[in-house]
Amino acid sequence: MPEALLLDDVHHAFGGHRALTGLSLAVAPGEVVAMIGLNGAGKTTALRVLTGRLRPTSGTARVLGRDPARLPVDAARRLGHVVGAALVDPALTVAENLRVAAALHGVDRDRSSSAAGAVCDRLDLGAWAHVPARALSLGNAQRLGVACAVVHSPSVLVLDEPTSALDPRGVVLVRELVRERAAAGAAVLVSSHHLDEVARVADRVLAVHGGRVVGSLDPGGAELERRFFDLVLAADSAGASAAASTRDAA
Ligand SMILES: Nc1ncnc2c1ncn2[C@@H]1O[C@H](COP(=O)(O)OP(=O)(O)OP(=O)(O)O)[C@@H](O)[C@H]1O
Repeated sequence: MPEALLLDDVHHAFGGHRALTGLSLAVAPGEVVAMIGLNGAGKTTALRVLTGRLRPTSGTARVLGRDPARLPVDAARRLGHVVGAALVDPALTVAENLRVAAALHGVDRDRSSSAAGAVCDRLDLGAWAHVPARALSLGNAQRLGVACAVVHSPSVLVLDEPTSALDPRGVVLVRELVRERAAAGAAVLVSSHHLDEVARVADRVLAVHGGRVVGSLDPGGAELERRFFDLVLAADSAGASAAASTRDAA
């Protein structure tokens, strides 16, 4: 099956700083892929490229086969994401935000209330349904961001550290939601620092280091943390050897 999300040899520099250095990945429909990496590895930058927020210096990005910076409406309606600030209006209540998110993604008026109610219950936000988003705790605000990203049952889902502020119950709910979307055929790309969580939710884990994918890890195998650090150290020593060869040749 063709990939729903694709980054191919993507480079991006912020001024003189190379944040992405040839990052490539692909996510197929029905698959959950997780990116793990140290702070500053380039995960968020890669997700910003995929959500059309950032045009890379070079390389190819595709969402459902289209350029994410010029996503046609029909493709945009099939995408859900939380990268950076969630698409939430602080003045609107939780229920209102969910209905607006559903409507913006093409869910018709009749179905938007039931879709909003269902995802509200799913993420245990029912008690806050009539509370303005600005009054939510950090964790409940994060739940709302995720809820707004999935209310329209997207076929592509991109989530940047979706459980960073969640309590253990919230982590389980988001995990179940992600697996459910994938079971329904969605392609899911998620970044996380929680290796235990990644091991539970992902079909494949990509180690991102120095702005590129340096290896793939089987989430089911033992010692995910050690295998991740082995990949990082191997990438660092390969980089140091290459730099030394270049110096010697000069
Ligand atoms: N707008 C920006 N301007 C300048 N540099 C940036 C900008 N955004 C990111 N960077 C730099 O690009 C590199 C990659 O950042 P990015 O946020 O993608 O990392 P990350 O893997 O998501 O890190 P973290 O795990 O800390 O969230 C970092 O060195 C960061 O400082």
